[in-house]
Amino acid sequence: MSNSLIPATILTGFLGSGKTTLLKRVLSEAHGQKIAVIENEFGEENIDNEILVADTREQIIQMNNGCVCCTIREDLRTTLSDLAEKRRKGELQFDRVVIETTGLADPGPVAQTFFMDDEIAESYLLDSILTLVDAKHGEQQLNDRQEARRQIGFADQIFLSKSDLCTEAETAALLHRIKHMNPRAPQHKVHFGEVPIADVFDLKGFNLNAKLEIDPEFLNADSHGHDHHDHAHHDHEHGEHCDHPHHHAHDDDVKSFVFRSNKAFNPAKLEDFLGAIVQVYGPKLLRYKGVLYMKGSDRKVIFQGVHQLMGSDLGPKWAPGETKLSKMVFIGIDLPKDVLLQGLEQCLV
Ligand SMILES: Nc1nc2c(ncn2[C@@H]2O[C@H](COP(=O)(O)OP(=O)(O)OP(=O)(O)O)[C@@H](O)[C@H]2O)c(=O)[nH]1
Repeated sequence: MSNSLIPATILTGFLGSGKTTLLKRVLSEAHGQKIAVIENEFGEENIDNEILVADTREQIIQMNNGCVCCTIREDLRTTLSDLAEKRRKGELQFDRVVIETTGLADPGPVAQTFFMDDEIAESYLLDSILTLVDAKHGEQQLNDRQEARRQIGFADQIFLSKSDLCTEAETAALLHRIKHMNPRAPQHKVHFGEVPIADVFDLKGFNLNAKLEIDPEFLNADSHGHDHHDHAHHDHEHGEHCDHPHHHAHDDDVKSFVFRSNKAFNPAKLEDFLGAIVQVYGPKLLRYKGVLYMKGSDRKVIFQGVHQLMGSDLGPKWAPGETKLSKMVFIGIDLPKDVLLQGLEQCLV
C-alpha cells in the first residue's frame, strides 16, 4: 500500500472562484479517505486535524536546459518530497494529495513538478487539474487575465461556481466560450462546492491509457460548421447555430484545435514532427492528447503532454471492426493551427 503511487489533484481557479469552498466540501464528503492538502498561501482560518497544511512560498525555478516552459515549483517539490517521506516512515497517513493553488497561479509549473523530478515521479501520480470558474465574474476575468485563460486551458475538469447569481443565458455563454478554449474538459455547475466525489478524484487526466474524450458536438462544430444541434436544454436565444455573436466577440488566445484522420501515421515522420513541435511551441502548448492510428501496428498509440513534456505509450489493440482513426486535441496559447494541421497531414502515410 505505501509503495503505490499517491494520487495528486491540482485545484485551480481565479481569485474568489470558490476553491476553498469546494475543497472544504470535498474534505467533508471524502468518506474514509485521508487527504493531504497543500496550499500555496497561508489561510487565516483554522484548519482541522485531517488537513495538513504546509507553508509554501511562490518560487519558480528554471531548469538547467534553459527552457522557459519547463519549470517546477521548488517549494512544492520540497513539500511533496517531505510528505512522501513521512508517509513511507509511517509518520503520516494519507491516501491522496490536493494542491490548492493561488488564484493567480499558472498550473503549468505545478503540473510539471510531477514529471520533471524523478523523486516526485516515483512517489506521486498526477491525476488531474480541476479548474473553478466564477460564473458571475468569469467573463471579465477571462477578458482581462491570461492567468485565468491558462487555468482553463490546463483543465481536465471545469467547475462553474456561482451560477445561482447569473441568468441561464449568461451561464450558457460562458460555458460555450470555455468549451472553445478547452473542448476536452467536461463542465459541471457547482453550487457552493457541492460536487460528487467521482467528479473530483481519479479522473485519470494524465493517464496514457485513458480514452480521449472530446465532446462530439465540439468536433462537429469544428469541422462541419453549424449543422449540429445545439446544447439540448439551453434555450439559446440564437437558436440552433453555434456562431453566437458572443462567440465571435472573444478571440481568446487560449484555443484548441482537433486533428482527425482515417489515414495511418508514418511513425518516424510523426515522431520527428511532434519532437520539433514541442521544442518550438513548448511554452505555448498547455495540454495535448491523442489516440493515434499508426502504420504497422495493430495497437493504438496514446500520447499526451504538458508544455514540452510529452509521453506516449502503446494502448489497447484496435477492436475487430473498429474504425481506425487518429484523434488529437491541442490546447495552447496562440498556436499556429494551420501550420500544425498541415504538418500532421504530411506525417500521414
Ligand atoms: N453565490 C455563490 N457564492 C459562492 C459559491 N461558491 C463559493 N461562493 C462564495 O464565493 C466566495 C469565494 O469563495 P472561496 O471558496 O473563498 O474562493 P477561493 O477561490 O478559495 O478564493 P481565493 O482563495 O481568494 O482565490 C465565498 O464568499 C464563497 O462563499 C456559489 O456557488 N454561489
